[in-house]
Amino acid sequence: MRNEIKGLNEECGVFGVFGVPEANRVTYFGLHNLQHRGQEGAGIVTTDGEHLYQHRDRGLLSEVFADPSDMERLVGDAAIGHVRYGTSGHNSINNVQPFLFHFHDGDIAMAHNGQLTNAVTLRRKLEDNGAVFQSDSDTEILIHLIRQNIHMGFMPALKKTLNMVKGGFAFLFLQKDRLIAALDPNGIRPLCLGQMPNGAYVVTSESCALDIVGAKLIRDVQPGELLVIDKDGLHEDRYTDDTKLAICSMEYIYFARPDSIIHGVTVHSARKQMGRLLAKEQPAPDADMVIGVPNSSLSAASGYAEAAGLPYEMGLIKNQYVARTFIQPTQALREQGVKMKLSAVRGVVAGKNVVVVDDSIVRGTTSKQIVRMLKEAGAKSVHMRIASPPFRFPCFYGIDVSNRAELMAAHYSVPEMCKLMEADSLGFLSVDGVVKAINVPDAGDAPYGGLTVAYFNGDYPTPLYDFEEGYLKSLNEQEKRARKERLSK
Ligand SMILES: O=P(O)(O)OC[C@H]1O[C@H](OP(=O)(O)OP(=O)(O)O)[C@H](O)[C@@H]1O
Ligand SMILES: NC(=O)CC[C@H](N)C(=O)O
Ligand SMILES: [Mg+2]
Repeated sequence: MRNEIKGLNEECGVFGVFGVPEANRVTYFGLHNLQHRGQEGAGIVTTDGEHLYQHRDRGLLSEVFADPSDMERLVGDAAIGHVRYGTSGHNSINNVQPFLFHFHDGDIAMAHNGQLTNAVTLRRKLEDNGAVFQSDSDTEILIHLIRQNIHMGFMPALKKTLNMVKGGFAFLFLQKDRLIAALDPNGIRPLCLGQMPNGAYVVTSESCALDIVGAKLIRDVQPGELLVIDKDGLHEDRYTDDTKLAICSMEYIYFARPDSIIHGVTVHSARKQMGRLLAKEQPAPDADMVIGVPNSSLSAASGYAEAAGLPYEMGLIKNQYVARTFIQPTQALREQGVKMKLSAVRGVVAGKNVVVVDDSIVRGTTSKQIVRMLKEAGAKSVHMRIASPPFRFPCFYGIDVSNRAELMAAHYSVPEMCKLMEADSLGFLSVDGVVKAINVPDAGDAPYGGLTVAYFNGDYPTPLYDFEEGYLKSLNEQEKRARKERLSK
């Protein structure tokens, strides 16, 4: 497991299509619109109905497929693809997906977005029974469990396996004659189904990947669902009925692209509404203008400005040539990283009282630098407003924030954070505000309006299995008591 948080990093993106000529290129375009979800590695596996063909490597999609011959080898009319930001396992080619496995009774490829919370225990057992793993990522466990139960037949073995693994997962599998998709029982990670004009089905992490390939959004894959797509079309099945929607609220807050629609909610509109509610909950009475922090907070900032009746200005600009994951090993380099990314627009902010709206604070590096930058550019006062609650607890479901040590809000109160970042004031949106702003229509009676908000209040929608012990150790006495009380309910 990683022990350093590199700011708020992405997770992974998956894309699968069945029944379209040049499925390799369609998948490439889909992954192109999912690149924001992972930049460590990328890959595609295709099938021509007989064999499976794979190309994967570390780096951005365009780097991985820089040589056209690597793309040309991927023949066939069905494919799955993956962009990776690892949560477990190293950044090595062995962990880059899709994985491809060869068996006497047929090859299989798989791609995963999410993280399994009982992977360590399962892997230990499998290894003790003779399994030899090729990677050190949690994802590979699936295939070993399927093979252990293959005497039941593939689909029963897959269903059994999906009931054994815990945590957050959106899986795609490709065999020579079908594409399979499965989502965890809480639907923590997003996954949607679309259809291309020729009738080919697409399953992918975000609907923005459907738009780029001209596919129409049909619906979201539901918690516990198992979809099989083959030459006869779409077969809808389930591997469990024990489900309750708890989609990751950080998808709406930060990860997903603003043009994606998740469970009927356009991400931009949810963010804008978070900004509006933030303006009501945390006004900044003496402010002259609102500015956003490109890219992810611009929607929320425009909502804040609208609700507060303040002008929305461009006080910060972003150098678009800096990758989202500007990973540096030391704090000094990380701060330099923010400077390479963002610059203040002096002519806009000089002599003004400024409200800065960002979507989240993880380590606090960005906020600290922004306050300093704006003050150096002559801002009279800087009021930080964050369109989500303080990020106090780790994520074990696929966001690379599984260690509490560097979460600023885990160690400091809001007034202390304000002082540390030398802001004139600091205010966060409440959990209730997040739930109201997103307002997932198909949440039913699921807690928190069908969202996972554990990062803010420690209320995880599932047991934490292998992570429980370490997590408990990271809590203070009061938090430990609250955790124990929750678990005993
Ligand atoms: O508190 P920190 O550890 O600095 O992390 C939080 C910052 O990171 C994210 O933006 P990111 O820099 O990833 O860029 P983006 O908004 O352009 O995606 C997020 O939107 C915050 O601005
Ligand atoms: N961020 C993710 O969804 C990662 C998928 C998988 N857990 C990996 O580490 O590769
Ligand atoms: Mg940001």
